[in-house]
Amino acid sequence: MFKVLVMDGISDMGIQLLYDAPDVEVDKKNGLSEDELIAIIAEYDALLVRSATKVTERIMAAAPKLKVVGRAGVGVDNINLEAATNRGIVVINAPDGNTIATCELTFAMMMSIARSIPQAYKKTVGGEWDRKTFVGVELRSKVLGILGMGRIGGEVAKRAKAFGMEVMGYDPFLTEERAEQMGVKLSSVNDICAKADFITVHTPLTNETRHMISRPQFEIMKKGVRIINCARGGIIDERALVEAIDTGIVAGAAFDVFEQEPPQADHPFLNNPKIIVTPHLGASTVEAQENVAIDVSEEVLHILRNEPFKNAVNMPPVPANVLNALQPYFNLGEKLGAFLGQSIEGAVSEIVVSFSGDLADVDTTPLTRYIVKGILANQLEGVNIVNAMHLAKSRNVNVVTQKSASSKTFTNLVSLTLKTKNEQRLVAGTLLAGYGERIVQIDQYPVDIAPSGNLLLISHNDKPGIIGKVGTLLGNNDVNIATMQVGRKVVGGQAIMVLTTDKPASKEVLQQLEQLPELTQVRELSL
Ligand SMILES: NC(=O)C1=CN([C@@H]2O[C@H](COP(=O)(O)OP(=O)(O)OC[C@H]3O[C@@H](n4cnc5c(N)ncnc54)[C@H](O)[C@@H]3O)[C@@H](O)[C@H]2O)C=CC1
Ligand SMILES: O=C(O)CCC(=O)C(=O)O
Repeated sequence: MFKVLVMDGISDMGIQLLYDAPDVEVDKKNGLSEDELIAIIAEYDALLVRSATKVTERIMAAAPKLKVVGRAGVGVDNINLEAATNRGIVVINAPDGNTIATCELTFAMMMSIARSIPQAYKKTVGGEWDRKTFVGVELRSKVLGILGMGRIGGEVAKRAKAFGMEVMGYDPFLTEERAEQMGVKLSSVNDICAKADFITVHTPLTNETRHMISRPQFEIMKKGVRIINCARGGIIDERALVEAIDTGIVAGAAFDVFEQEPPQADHPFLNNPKIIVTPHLGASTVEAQENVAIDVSEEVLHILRNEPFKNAVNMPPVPANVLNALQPYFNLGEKLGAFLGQSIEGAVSEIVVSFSGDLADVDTTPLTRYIVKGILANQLEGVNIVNAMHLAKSRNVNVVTQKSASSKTFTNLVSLTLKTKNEQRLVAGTLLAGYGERIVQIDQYPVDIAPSGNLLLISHNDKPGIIGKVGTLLGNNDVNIATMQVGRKVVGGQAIMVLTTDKPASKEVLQQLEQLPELTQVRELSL
């Protein structure tokens, strides 16, 4: 049974999937401090949060069972990604579910500051009928500058066009062609600052975007510009904004997010009549909260059940076509890795992974993660596909990938060579139509073995009677042989024997086997 802890008031409707899962037990909690969370987190396999809970390294260190942190939303700046990656914890988000909600709030904010709706409301309900103070501006024909043209920025641009606005966009990943398709003028930050009547930011908060709008940018802005931040506190320098309002450059600002949330009672935005604020409500619609909770619950279930998933933030994304092509090979890759990892002794210095046939045409990086995981799992605890490459690198294991378009004998072949200081071994496998996963080569010997269960990998000198001796020894010790394969290159030379057995052989049985003079090496593997 997997235990999932759901924090921050994530929508119950959205996590119904988790409540309904027979293998999952859900606990809901709110407003726990870091220490309170540390006190209970050890028993959980998954943690679901919005933006309120800060998932720190201390929390992860106290969570030996934690496999996944799910963020019901986009921004993961409340989760220590590096610590998660190092510990093999998958961090997933729900990138699509709250796009429209946040875009619509941005528009609501833009119209509110164009027409001073919150200020006018306040006066009117206070008994004043003031029609002179609140003369606003139209959006039509105004220039909107958008910094960050991703999902939300793109939707804001679409709606701005419908309002008759001219849209300028800046995003390091926005191409001229895409901008043209969207009817957006691809511009620099300075261009936007100099020409826009409204500026809205839709980037993540990164070292690059922190204070990307600060005093130098305000200084070149058009007088009367209006500023909106429904992305992250800190993208716009709060102090510089207040100065720019005081000097008359900025006519109004709307902020849903703050450098520190919640802001202190004396925060300068809270009593400034030209600034309107909301308490991080961008994603707070019934629809968005349901969407993100459903998305994140689906992914959490995939991860807990060891099924392929798509929205990991601390792993490169895998496009659907690549995932479809590779998915059938994940298990084979991991098994081949486990086979080699267990059949070699000593520290691994190099892993050479070769893909031939159809696999040579796809980005095989995700499959390499499964292979490396399989290899390292024999030596390291807690290795998974998130931290496998990181662990290999941190242990100076060189992972080399090779590809060749044709495979002599199989449509697809995955071949691994593992090197230690003293040894080098190879295993190759394929997916055979009608037969499934097969190991087809061990070192220089062709074989045909299903990679599962208990295996005995024996190197020996090819002499009459060896097979009988091994069979008798195992039989005498009540170890039933299910299958046997022998591989040799020349009669009387070095050979290998691979046996699958119904139960593992005990240490004593392995020692007895090692004492047979014809056997040069005996390894027991569990796949
Ligand atoms: N107020 C709220 O409740 C919500 C806030 N957000 C915030 O909005 C942000 C944007 O969300 P999405 O559009 O879904 O993300 P996205 O990933 O689709 O778009 C972000 C865009 O920012 C661009 N970008 C990155 N660095 C940049 C830079 N230095 N200059 C200009 N552009 C840069 C990226 O290329 C990308 O196109 C999120 O990172 C999150 O922080 C998201 C949802 C709700
Ligand atoms: O969960 C929330 O309400 C915040 C949403 C947000 O900021 C995000 O998705 O990045």
